[in-house]
Amino acid sequence: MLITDATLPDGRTRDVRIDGETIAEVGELLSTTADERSIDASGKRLLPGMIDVHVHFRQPGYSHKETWASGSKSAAAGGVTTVVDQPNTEPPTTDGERFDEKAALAADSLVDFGINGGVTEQWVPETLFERPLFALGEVFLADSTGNMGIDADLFADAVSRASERGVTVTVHAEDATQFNDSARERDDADAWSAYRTPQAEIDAVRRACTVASEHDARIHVAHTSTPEAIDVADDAGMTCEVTPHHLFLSRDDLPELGTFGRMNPPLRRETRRRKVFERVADGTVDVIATDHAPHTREEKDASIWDAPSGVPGVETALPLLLNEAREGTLGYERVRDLTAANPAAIFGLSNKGRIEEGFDADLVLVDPDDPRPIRGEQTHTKCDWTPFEGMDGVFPELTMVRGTVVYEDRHEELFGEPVGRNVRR
Ligand SMILES: NC(=O)N[C@@H](CC(=O)O)C(=O)O
Ligand SMILES: [Zn+2]
Ligand SMILES: [Zn+2]
Repeated sequence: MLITDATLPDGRTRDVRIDGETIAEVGELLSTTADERSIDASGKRLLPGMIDVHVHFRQPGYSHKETWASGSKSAAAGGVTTVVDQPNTEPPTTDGERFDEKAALAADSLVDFGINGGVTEQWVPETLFERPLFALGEVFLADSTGNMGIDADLFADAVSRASERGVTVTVHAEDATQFNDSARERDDADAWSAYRTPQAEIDAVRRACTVASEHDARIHVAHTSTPEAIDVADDAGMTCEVTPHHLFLSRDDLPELGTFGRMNPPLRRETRRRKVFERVADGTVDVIATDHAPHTREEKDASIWDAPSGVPGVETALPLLLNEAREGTLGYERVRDLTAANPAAIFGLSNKGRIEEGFDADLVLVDPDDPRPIRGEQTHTKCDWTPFEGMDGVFPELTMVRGTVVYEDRHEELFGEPVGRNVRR
């Protein structure tokens, strides 16, 4: 296949030849061979597919919320070509056999995937580390969906074992002893933000970084929601990710979102959100990852104390970021780094994340000047709602995983075969 006249993230206009699963050539005035499909990309942007290092595809155990089939369709339609699944499924992914069970289910995936190993009192590190793990994590320092919170000793033990094997530990950093119990008396949606305080995150990130340094280990801090926590991780030489909801939404949105805006860590004040955005724009934040955490409408439609935590996001992250690029608030190279080049570098995916000869042909083609409003009902996750309803997104026209078109939006939407495979095989 030949994609002609595509504008790359750095602004160059180039032709890109794909041979089998890889990018064979990036050049000028390349000519097609007789039997080769050719796509005219003049006026369009070509980006490396997003590597979303934080999703919850819910299988096994909660396939009414999501499956590998539905989640990966949603990913493909949003320009995500690699996902990393988190361990809070049922059963949780805490030993070798459970890893194998999840890996077998992931054969339904349209996009490439990694599978993280979970840490609980019941985990079996010996068998887990024998498997082709993506990373350890997300390791829960406080309870979230799945109630997998662990204590300080087990965390230190996990960090030390991971360090011995050169495995990164992804951390959900909140300290439950710092939650504000007086918020428990309220029943409005903002009470969740008042309860799980910024300080609970900041302190937990600081402690996790200290433990990592003591063990000469590297942690990656999941879903940082405060500028302070981002700075703590950065100062400690660790990496961190920010979710689209903490980047684009704040407590000001909760009157409208209600319990559909409940997640961990929770939405923060608008002043903090702005400072998070600055750190995303200036490169202090390494990665945008979605923490795609689908729950059904019926489940979310409960009191703020009973509703489950989490929002979907895998389909809308890159479109929202590309809309920022369209408006000039983020550059295309920054978007590429946050969504593809940096996650590839941090997690050692040496053949992904860039449009260069020899790299996997994981590609996304978009018309950069054609935004459309995000509609939950049009997304492909089993969770047919979105916290970003009505916001503009620049959606892919075509998504390719190692040379196979897995999503194409022409006259109608077409999905490809489940070609996804474990990136750590
Ligand atoms: N973020 C959330 O609020 N929920 C996640 C779990 C998690 O990432 O903590 C989920 O799996 O539902
Ligand atoms: Zn989490
Ligand atoms: Zn998560």
